[in-house]
Amino acid sequence: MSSKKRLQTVRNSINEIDEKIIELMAKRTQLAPEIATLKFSLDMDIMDSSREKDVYAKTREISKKYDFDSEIAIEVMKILIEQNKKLQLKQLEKLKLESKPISKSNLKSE
Ligand SMILES: C=C(O[C@@H]1C=C(C(=O)O)C=C[C@H]1O)C(=O)O
Repeated sequence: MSSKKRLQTVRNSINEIDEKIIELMAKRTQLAPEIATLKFSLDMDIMDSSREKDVYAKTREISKKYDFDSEIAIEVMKILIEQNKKLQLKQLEKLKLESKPISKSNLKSE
């Protein structure tokens, strides 16, 4: 195979892997609203430092397993975790609004 053809083949592999990475990041992020709803029902804070420490520890463990730079993996997880918390806060605001009693002034006169 020519080097040019091989380069395209490898790039196609990267394209396929990139799509899988984004798919998994999307799936992880899509769980944020349910987490927020569950925490709301359990009266838990959005921020859970203990859980984050576990996630980072697991990130280092898995990075070692795949001989991948754990600091890079940690940076990626930091971004995903911060985004997750932002989406949870958004969901929490929605839940708080929905759980507010409707005041008489909000009720339209018949
Ligand atoms: C997803 C959660 O909420 C937050 C986000 C986390 C994450 O994205 O991994 C971990 C802990 C929390 O600060 C959770 O509590 O499990």
